[in-house]
Amino acid sequence: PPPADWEERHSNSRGVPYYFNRTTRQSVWERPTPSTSASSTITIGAPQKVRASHLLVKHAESRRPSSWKSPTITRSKEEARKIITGFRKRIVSGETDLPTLAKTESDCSSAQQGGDFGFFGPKQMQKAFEDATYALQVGELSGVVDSDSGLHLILRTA
Ligand SMILES: N=C(N)NCCC[C@H](NC(=O)[C@@H]1CCC/C1=C\[C@H](COP(=O)(O)O)NC(=O)[C@@H](N)Cc1ccccc1)C(N)=O
Repeated sequence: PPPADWEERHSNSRGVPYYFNRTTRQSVWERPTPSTSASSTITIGAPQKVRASHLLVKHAESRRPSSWKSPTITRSKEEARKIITGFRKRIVSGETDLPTLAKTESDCSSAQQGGDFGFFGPKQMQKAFEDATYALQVGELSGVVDSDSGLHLILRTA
């Protein structure tokens, strides 16, 4: 069997096995040996980096209850949930879209770019945010995602 934390997977496109490392999220064609290290392997087209836009509604329990919109954010988490659920309904109904709403409503400094904060890879964002984004298809809008920063709506864009 391949060394620890490597798992054998099957590449449908090529009809051959490949190997995925759960820790580094590297994918390689050749069967890894104990000497296989992250630097010595080339990564096949696994989605290492993703891009997303988000709308953040902070609340009193946020790790930093302050934003460009308001120096001190005092709304309760439940109040924030009502607000962000309302935003999600308006996006899903087609009345508006996430980038437009994020510009005026997001408590994140990425608001001025319509919530876009570019590409990111594993281990860069808070776990809840990373897992939610990686679970989305490109173009898909998340449900309400709860992180230490507050409540998010995430739109995966690449
Ligand atoms: N471009 C990056 N890689 N920046 C570092 C990400 C750090 C990362 N951030 C998060 O996981 C959450 C989820 C999305 C936004 C975010 C937090 C906060 C808001 O929450 P607060 O920290 O007040 O609690 N916004 C940011 O970080 C901003 N730089 C996002 C951004 C803004 C403008 C341009 C580009 C990116 C973390 N490990 O904490």
